[in-house]
Amino acid sequence: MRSRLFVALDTPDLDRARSIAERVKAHVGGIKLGLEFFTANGAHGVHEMAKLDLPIFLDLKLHDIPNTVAKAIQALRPLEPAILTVHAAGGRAMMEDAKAAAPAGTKVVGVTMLTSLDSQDMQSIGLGPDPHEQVVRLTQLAREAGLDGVVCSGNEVKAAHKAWPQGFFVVPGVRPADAHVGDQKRVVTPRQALDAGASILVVGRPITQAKDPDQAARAIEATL
Ligand SMILES: O=c1ccn([C@@H]2O[C@H](COP(=O)(O)O)[C@@H](O)[C@H]2O)c(=O)[nH]1
Repeated sequence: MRSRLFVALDTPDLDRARSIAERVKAHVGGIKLGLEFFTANGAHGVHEMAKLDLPIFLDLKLHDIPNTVAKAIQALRPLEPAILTVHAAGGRAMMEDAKAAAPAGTKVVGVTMLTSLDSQDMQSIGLGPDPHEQVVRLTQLAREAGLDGVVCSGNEVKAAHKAWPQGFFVVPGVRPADAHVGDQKRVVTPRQALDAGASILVVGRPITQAKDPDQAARAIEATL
């Protein structure tokens, strides 16, 4: 079975992304390419990374009117990502159209509440203060819209899993106990995330900014 650890390669530098992916390849189940990589390297960069023969998680967090999101996903179809993200806050119709536009083999998952937000941030954008409530509400909406799963923090994944027992749960904001947290606010350890019901874990900087990314990925994988 492939590792449930996905490494987030957040860099605009294709050679650096390729070099880190080659070094950690034995310890990860896939690579996540996000906005930083995609805006710099586009489809060409994704095709280059696909040569490493690891599942590709294209984390573009699409969020727009349904027609625009569907057309964007149609344009991404040739890339055949294993996983693709949209923002669940885009609403039910947007998620339905996103799923319909995606290739059959692509899991489309809805981002619920970014792991960089806490209760205070939520209130400042007009939401209730409880991340659990918001995550469960958007998880139910994503399920009704026919998505494959959601992205949430390890703090809420148990509640989200309860709301959607067959769902696919992506958990970023994951930190080994001694790691720098940075801009993440709702953080758990890799083991806690898996025990709470994560399907896959996303870890970026604790691996990519380590002196030895291979050793860092291996150490995380050993705790899973
Ligand atoms: O709620 C979310 C959704 C996506 N992300 C992405 O995951 C990685 C995390 O990187 P770290 O360096 O491990 O913090 C990054 O690519 C985010 O865009 C997230 O963190 N939270």
